[in-house]
Amino acid sequence: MAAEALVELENVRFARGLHPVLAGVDMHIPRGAIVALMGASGGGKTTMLNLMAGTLRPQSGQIRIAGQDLQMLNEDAMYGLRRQMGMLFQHSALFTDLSAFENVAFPLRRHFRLPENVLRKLVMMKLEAVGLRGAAGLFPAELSGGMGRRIALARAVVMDPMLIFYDEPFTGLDPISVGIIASLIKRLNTALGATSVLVSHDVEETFSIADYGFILAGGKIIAEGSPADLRASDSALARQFLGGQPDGPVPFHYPARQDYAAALRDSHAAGEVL
Ligand SMILES: Nc1ncnc2c1ncn2[C@@H]1O[C@H](COP(=O)(O)OP(=O)(O)OP(=O)(O)O)[C@@H](O)[C@H]1O
Repeated sequence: MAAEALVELENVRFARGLHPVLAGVDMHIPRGAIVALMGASGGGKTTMLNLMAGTLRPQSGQIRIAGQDLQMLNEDAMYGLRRQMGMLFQHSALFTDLSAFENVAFPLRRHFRLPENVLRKLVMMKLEAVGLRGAAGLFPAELSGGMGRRIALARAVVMDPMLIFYDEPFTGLDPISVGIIASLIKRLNTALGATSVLVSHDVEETFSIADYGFILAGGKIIAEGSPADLRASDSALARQFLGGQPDGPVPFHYPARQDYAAALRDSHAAGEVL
């Protein structure tokens, strides 16, 4: 991609114990874009978001955000950078004992000492942006799933982030709410002049708003391009993933520790249950 990159990953490697999750990932995310990150379950997409957010550190390789190498930042600088990031993570539940208003106000109260009238204006602006100004006083138990996700979205962008991470923002929502969240992600990205990285299994909805996509498999980016390029990809892995085919280069069966029949024989001999 030729455009100026806001996020750059170079040969990023990350392992969990002996299990390599990322085996040399290169990625350039242009400023202002909505970028989709896709791939099989357990492939390392959430791990990549955490690495970009600086909550995990790679074993090797470089991650730069707005030209700053995350490895070189001290704690204060990292904290400052993180304040410019918004996150809507898969299980980013709302605080059940706080109203919708207070949920959205939470990051502002935590990071700034703002006069109450200023804080109120900022929160109400974001509630307005997600169409839920009227729900400010409701508690999470009084909101539908889709409304709750919109409140979480308002909370994720309340500090006007330059970079927003979405991890499975459509999961568990009805089709109408999915459409609303997708158009909000697009609208907020434009209104804030932000850059968004979106992890989702929902290919159609994601491609309807993404400018560019990456497919992660086997710890590497195996395909990248515009949604149209990716659909036309000749990679069997990309086709399996985008077509939602149960079997292909990624096998349906999880590989066993050893030959299953031999393991069964051993376990019977040892009197254990597999
Ligand atoms: N806290 C953790 N401790 C140990 N292993 C972990 C931890 N978090 C993730 N993993 C492992 O790291 C690998 C990558 O997980 P990750 O959550 O990044 O995948 P993913 O692509 O986001 O999956 P999904 O699409 O199912 O959410 C998996 O094998 C997972 O089991």
